[in-house]
Amino acid sequence: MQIDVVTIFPEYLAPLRAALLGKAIDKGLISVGVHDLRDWTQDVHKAVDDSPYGGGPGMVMKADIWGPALDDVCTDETRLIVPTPAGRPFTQAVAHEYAEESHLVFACGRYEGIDQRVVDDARRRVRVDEVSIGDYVLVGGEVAVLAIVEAVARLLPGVLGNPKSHAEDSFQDGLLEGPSYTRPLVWRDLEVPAVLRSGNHKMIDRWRRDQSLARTFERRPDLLESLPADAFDKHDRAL
Ligand SMILES: NC(=S)c1ccno1
Repeated sequence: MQIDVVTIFPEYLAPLRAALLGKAIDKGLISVGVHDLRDWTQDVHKAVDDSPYGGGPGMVMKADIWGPALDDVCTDETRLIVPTPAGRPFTQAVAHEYAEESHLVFACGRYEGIDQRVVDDARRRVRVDEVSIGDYVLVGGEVAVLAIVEAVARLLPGVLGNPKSHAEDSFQDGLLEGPSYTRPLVWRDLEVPAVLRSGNHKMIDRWRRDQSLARTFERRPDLLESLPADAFDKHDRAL
């Protein structure tokens, strides 16, 4: 997978080359290009923004800078992703969608955002997603890109040590992951649940499912409501 990021703060994306992602890059599973938007400016001040039409606070990033940058970075295969609080939710399901792509390009907005015509024009040539990683406002899209790239890259074959890890992911079955435990058996008078030491894997699986359902019901009941009826067995329904 080729990932390209266009930003006015390339240094923000340095973590992409660290740890797990760094190993994925070293293995050739991912290629990452980070591009400084200011390289496409023509003026001595390298201006990338201007005042908003219609007035209002803040500045808007210029279409006549972003357009040429995306023209150069995108290809016919590109899926262009624009992190924005006004985007559709970025979810584990969307991460799986992106993991199937050959070329992801991320446009990192700053200030009050990017002139809408950039997205409208790009849609004429490539698939464009305006996505949000949560209902809050960051200073720019760079942090969102780090989160999205990590969520996507870990799904790529060969990136995670154990490919079975994905099966236990939160949201994989539409539910939140339940609690996990490891040695020591007792820590600050807190003991690991006995069922996990029973060796009875049918009971363990049932307990884990119950924990997952209970946690989801308590913290994210909306996820339960969005699951089809056949996602629950008769034991689930008895809870
Ligand atoms: N919530 C998201 S994705 C965002 C991007 C910029 N600010 O917030």
